[in-house]
Formats: sequence, C-alpha cells, structure tokens
Amino acid sequence: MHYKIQLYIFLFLRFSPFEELWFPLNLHTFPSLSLSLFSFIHTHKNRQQRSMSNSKVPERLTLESVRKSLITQEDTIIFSLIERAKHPLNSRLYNPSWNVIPGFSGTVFEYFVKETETIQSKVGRYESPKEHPFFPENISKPVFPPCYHPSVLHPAAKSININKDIWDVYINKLLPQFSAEGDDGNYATTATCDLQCLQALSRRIHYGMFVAEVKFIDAPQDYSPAIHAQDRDALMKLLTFESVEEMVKKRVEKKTMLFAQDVSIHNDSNKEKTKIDPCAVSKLYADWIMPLTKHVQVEYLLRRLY
Ligand SMILES: O=C(O)C(=O)C[C@]1(C(=O)O)C=C[C@@H](O)C=C1
Repeated sequence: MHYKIQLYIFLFLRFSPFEELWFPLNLHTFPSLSLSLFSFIHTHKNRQQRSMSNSKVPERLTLESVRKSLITQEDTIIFSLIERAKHPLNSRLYNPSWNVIPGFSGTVFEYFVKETETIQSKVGRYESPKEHPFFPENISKPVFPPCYHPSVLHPAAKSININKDIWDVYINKLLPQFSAEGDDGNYATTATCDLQCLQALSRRIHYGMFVAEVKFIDAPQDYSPAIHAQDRDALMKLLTFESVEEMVKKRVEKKTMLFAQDVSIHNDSNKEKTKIDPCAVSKLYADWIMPLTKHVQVEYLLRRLY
C-alpha cells in the first residue's frame, strides 16, 4: 500500500476510539511503518522523561546533606594538598619582580589564574552558585548552552566572594607550611596544583552559604532577630557547633594519615611517614577553613532577609 495512505490509516487508528487496538492492529497491517513510528514515539517519550528527571525540581537540602558534601570536599582538599606537596615552594611564581610575561605586570601565578578562569568561564564554570572566580573582572559569558542550576540561595549570595582573603591565606600562610623550600623549575605543574587547591578551598568555604541557608530555613525564628539587628556576634554564636568542629578536625587528621601514607607491598613500617602532615591539615581547618566558612555564613545571613 502507498506509504502516505498507510500513514493516514495509522494516524486515524492511533487517535480513534479504538486506541487500545492501534498498535497490534497496525503492527499486523503495516509492520515497517508501525514499528518505526512506535519506536519514534517511544524514544521521544523516554527523552522527555529523562530531561524532566534531570532538572527543575531542586532537591531539598538538609543540614545532613550539606554536611555530607563538606565531608566529601575534605577528600578533594587533602588530595590537592598532597599533589602540591610534590613540588617545592617555587616562590618565583608568586614574586612580582619576576617579570617575564610581556605586557603583564602581575605575578606569573596571577597570569596563569586569570587566563585559566577566562577559559573556564567560557565553558560555564561560574554559572554554578558553588563556584567563585578569583578575578571576577576577567570572566566571560559562557559560549555553551546554559546548564540548569536550581536556585537554592537568596539572590544576595551573588554579592559574596571572599576569594581575596583565601588567596592571601593560601600564598602567605598555607604554601610555606605545605611545601619545602626550593625551586624545581616546574612552574606550570606547580601553578596547576595551586589553582586546584585554591578552587577546592574556595568551593568549600563559599559552600558556607548553603549551610547557612539550611540553618535559616530550619529555624527562621532563631535567626531573624539577629539578622534584623545586623548582629554579627549573635549570628556567629547561633551557627557555631563546637562538637561538629571537633569532629571535623579529628576526621581530617585521620583521613590525611590514610591518604598521605606511602604504600608499600613489602612492609608497613613507614606508616608514620606521610606526604603531608596530618596535624597541619587539622590545624588548617581549625585556623582558616572553618573560620572562613563561618565568616561566609555570617555574611550571607546578614543579607538573607533583604
Ligand atoms: O556543620 C555546620 O554546622 C557548619 O556550619 C560547618 C562548620 C565547618 O566549617 O565545618 C562551621 C561551623 C560549625 O561550627 C561547624 C562546622
């Protein structure tokens, strides 16, 4: 039978009151056309279902789920510190008088970060509310089709970026502690490791906004008076859980002890010697990472009702 006539009969049966019968009947009568249309409808339906399940309904965050994310981010931070510790300090990278890039007056590391952030912004990195650039003035609009990010945070979150402080702590306090004196000339890999550390730290610290949002949603009656009074100290007190902080410090120390071990199949006698110092990581959390995360939480809450 002519292909067009087959199609009309097929469509009539498909949308007729004999709908229940349409598929077997058509399959019987016009096997090839029926199968191809059936498979088209089926694939289309699946695709629709898949794209619906991918998006639009933001998962409800809980204090437990945001704390779980902080726990997995510990792994990323510890592994990136281990990678960085493979190289000595390579201090030239951060020294403004090592002026080797024509037309650029900052440090080589600044140059590396600015250029990398520009390319990463083009593929959408900073569209995510979890990512914050170190040089916001250098980022570009993404060239990719936009990716869906559920809006969980108050719009004021966009105005919070403490990467200048994170940068300063990293270069001046953290690096001298985690890398040995010296220069191996591997500036590109060193800068890559540095940026990985910085991005992991920045993500963790700015994630404080998600933690603060959950805390506020769970108990607006507790937080609102301090927000209206713009009382930083009261907010800091409300959001602090000392027992949780103790747990975090112990856990990162233990994780570092495991992740930074030299593993040998012959003996475990070197168990005590680790690639980075577990106590130093615990101290890093106690002195910088948790206080900065709490600072971000306070900044966010201060803006939460306006
Ligand atoms: O788990 C929380 O409640 C957080 O706010 C996170 C965090 C942290 O940075 O790890 C910060 C403040 C709390 O005192 C405990 C831990």
